[in-house]
Amino acid sequence: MTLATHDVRWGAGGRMIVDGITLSAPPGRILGLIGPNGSGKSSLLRLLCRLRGVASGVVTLDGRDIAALPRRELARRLAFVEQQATTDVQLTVCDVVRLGRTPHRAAFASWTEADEHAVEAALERVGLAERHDQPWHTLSGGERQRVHIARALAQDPRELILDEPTNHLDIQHQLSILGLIRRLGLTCIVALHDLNLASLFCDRIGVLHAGRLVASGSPENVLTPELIRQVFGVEVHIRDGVGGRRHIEYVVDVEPGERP
Ligand SMILES: Nc1ncnc2c1ncn2[C@@H]1O[C@H](COP(=O)(O)OP(=O)(O)OP(=O)(O)O)[C@@H](O)[C@H]1O
Repeated sequence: MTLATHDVRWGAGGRMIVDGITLSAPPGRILGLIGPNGSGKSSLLRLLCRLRGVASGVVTLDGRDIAALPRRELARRLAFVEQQATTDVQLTVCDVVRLGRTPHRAAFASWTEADEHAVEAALERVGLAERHDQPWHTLSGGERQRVHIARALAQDPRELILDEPTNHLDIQHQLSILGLIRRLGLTCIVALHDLNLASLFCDRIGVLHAGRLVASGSPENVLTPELIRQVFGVEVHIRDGVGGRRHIEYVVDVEPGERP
């Protein structure tokens, strides 16, 4: 296992927010984290990439405690796309993506062709190559999200952590970004709200509820009507969907012809 947590805890404001979580990301696969608002998904992701230190337990990368890894080494391995990442408004699209190259460049080293290629390829992959010189502050919310994903790709990581990467994206871009992430073959941990996208794109799913991991396994085994009722308080029917993946249908009380 590349990235793993072992009985990790973190609290704030006198409350336990990540409460004894043990999980591991299967190499080259996508681990989805689902759970209601406030269940601790973002907090756990921040612990996984050492933006926060654990109160107890340990996060490991290839079996080594990430707290002991040099910052640069960690940044070369692991990229994080935050939910609401802010960026200096003076920058252009390519300036933002270039930031992803920082861990690979020696201090005062000049910009290389390999750096430029990584930036161009990353922009191409998220479909924004033609926006290269557009000022950051003029981008739409979905375009900003895609640029942040390009920045993470330019970092050339082996582990990619994404917090709600489909936020702000229209359905075409939700599907294309998750499809791209799948094709990359990186070890990914991704927080998602949409259970059908989690079912379609994730190899494994971990379910958080009030800071605890209440289920984990394949989407087929985890996404059951009982679990969804218990964790999200919603009734669902589960049907066979695309490629043998499960499709979740929400049971809502709407009469035919009535507007919800
Ligand atoms: N620094 C902090 N101080 C106090 N409470 C915090 C802090 N950070 C997070 N929390 C609380 O911890 C809980 C979990 O937050 P977190 O953002 O991890 O949840 P989440 O599962 O990602 O939620 P969402 O789906 O709404 O994005 C929330 O109730 C939040 O208010």
